[in-house]
Amino acid sequence: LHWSTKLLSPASLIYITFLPNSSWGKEMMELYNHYNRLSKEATEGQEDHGEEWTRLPSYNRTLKYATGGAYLSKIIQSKARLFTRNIRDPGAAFEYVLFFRQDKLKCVCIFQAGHLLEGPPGHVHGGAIATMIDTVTGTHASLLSAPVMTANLNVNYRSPIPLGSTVLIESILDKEDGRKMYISCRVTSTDGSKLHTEATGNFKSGKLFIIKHYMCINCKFYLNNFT
Ligand SMILES: CCCCCCCCCCCCCC(=O)SCCNC(=O)CCNC(=O)[C@H](O)C(C)(C)COP(=O)(O)OP(=O)(O)OC[C@H]1O[C@@H](n2cnc3c(N)ncnc32)[C@H](O)[C@@H]1OP(=O)(O)O
Repeated sequence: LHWSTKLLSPASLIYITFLPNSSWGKEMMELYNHYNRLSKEATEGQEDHGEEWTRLPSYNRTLKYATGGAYLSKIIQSKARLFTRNIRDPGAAFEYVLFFRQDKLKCVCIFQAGHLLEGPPGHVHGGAIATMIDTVTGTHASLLSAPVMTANLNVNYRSPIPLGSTVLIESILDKEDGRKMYISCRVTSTDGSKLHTEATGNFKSGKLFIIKHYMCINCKFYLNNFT
């Protein structure tokens, strides 16, 4: 069963994809259920608050988690289409789900790499791995501040990722310096025993970007109503 549906909007067809879908393998589902349980426990206010996780539901809605993101998501709602969510054939490319810890200092992504992401025969393309790292660390930085631009990303590829496998992508905040955020990231096998990739990133929050949009909207409002 493909949990994807189409909604008719005045402007265009909008696709909403629900997670999980039928392409998710056993490992992906087990990890998803594990973090979902931790999220559920957190919302139900149970005793152990050591690890409280929250799932980021989907691209459009994740924008709302960033400072100023609720406003930004309204502006781009109908146009935004994140690269990693563009291939709609379940299991063909980027299958992933993101959770962040309540204190936002750590994010975890469960990623299953589909056959369209092939680089070296039978293994995931380095660009696809970097894309996922950018997505996780970029989302993490956006959660901590406002929506960000990646200024710098260093990737060290330690061991190849077999196509079709599920891996964990974990990011942590190393340092915050004004509007700059330094985040590091590790891609490992799901049991953590094998290191596939390590990365560090430098992100700049886009507060000015949001202010520019506010000004644009206000100008348009002024021109439409008072001139
Ligand atoms: C939950 C939230 C969800 C949100 C959903 C979103 C999901 C999206 C997930 C996907 C996410 C995908 C995200 C993407 O893929 S974003 C797409 C890829 N990134 C870009 O295209 C960025 C292009 N570059 C720029 O736009 C500008 O150069 C930026 C904005 C980066 C800086 O231009 P700006 O004019 O603002 O700054 P500045 O030049 O005055 O410099 C200021 C400071 O920064 C330091 N610096 C600058 N550059 C670098 C560098 N390369 N390495 C190290 N440091 C650098 C610089 O030394 C200075 O430091 P200091 O002297 O102050 O100490």
